[in-house]
Amino acid sequence: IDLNADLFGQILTSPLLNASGVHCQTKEELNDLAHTSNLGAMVTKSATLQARAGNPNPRYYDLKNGSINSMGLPNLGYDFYLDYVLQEQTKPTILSVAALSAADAITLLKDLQASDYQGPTELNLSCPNIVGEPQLAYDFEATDRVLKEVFSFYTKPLGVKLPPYFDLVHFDKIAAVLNKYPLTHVNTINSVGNGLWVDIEQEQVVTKAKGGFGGLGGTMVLPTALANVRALRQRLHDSIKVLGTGGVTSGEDVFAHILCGADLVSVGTQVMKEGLSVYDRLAEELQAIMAHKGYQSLADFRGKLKEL
Ligand SMILES: CC(C)(C)CCc1c(C(=O)O)[nH]c(=O)[nH]c1=O
Repeated sequence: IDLNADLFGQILTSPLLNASGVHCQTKEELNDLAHTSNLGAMVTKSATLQARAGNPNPRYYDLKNGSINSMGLPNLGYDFYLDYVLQEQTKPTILSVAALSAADAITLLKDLQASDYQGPTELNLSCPNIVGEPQLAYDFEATDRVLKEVFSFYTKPLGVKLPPYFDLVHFDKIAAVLNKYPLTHVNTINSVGNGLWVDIEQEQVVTKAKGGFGGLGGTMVLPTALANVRALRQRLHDSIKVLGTGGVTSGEDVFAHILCGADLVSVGTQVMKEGLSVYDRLAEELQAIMAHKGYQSLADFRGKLKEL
């Protein structure tokens, strides 16, 4: 049995990645990922043009059934991560980039186009749009405009990180936009936006920024993640790979993501709960499931979810 997967031409011995944002901000964290067995590839924390301290603590809170965060895009800045992927990377790495405006995204990607980096990049579309408008990925016309401008000059491998959608027409609309562009992949889902947790004993929220509103992750978002992986796989051109993110805590969850069509699967909240050894456990559990079912490779069952 093999867990081999393909990352844009690079053969990985495991389909598992870290979810951007988790254990991937500092050089130490990135080096930890490089040395983590059964982590097939790694993703950097979304980088912005300038380094950012992010929101005040508490900005991440562990819940029984997942997590809530309002990190505020803390990162060491685009130059640091570009240097890392050019000079330091030892394991296949996806450079994640973000911007607090469409203009900044264009500036950053123009610099990246001019750089020596030829590897995969992922544009985080959960970025805020113009004030008073929904986040970029929830504004289909704005997303189309940004991607049209990006692909007027960007010729290197580029994918996008998407927030979850909750309406079948929204799946149709975002897929119609994405299918117009030569994307390497979509990574779905980002955290479920603007959840809220209440500490009953203290009668207060648990994270500081945004009045306690924050992105949800972990097992509670698994059904939403599976739906988005499945819906986008059904709608996107085969040339666009689907990276499944969201709600993975077990080998069964990895199996479910792949059954829904995921080429690779990322793990975020469960790394925060269990540590990087989670990748060995997930790989072992996935192999056991495949052995029990008689599957030799991920391709034997990828995308083969049956309907009733
Ligand atoms: C939410 C943004 C701050 C606009 C982007 C960074 C980000 C964050 C974050 O840095 O707060 N948290 C997430 O769960 N997903 C994200 O994409």
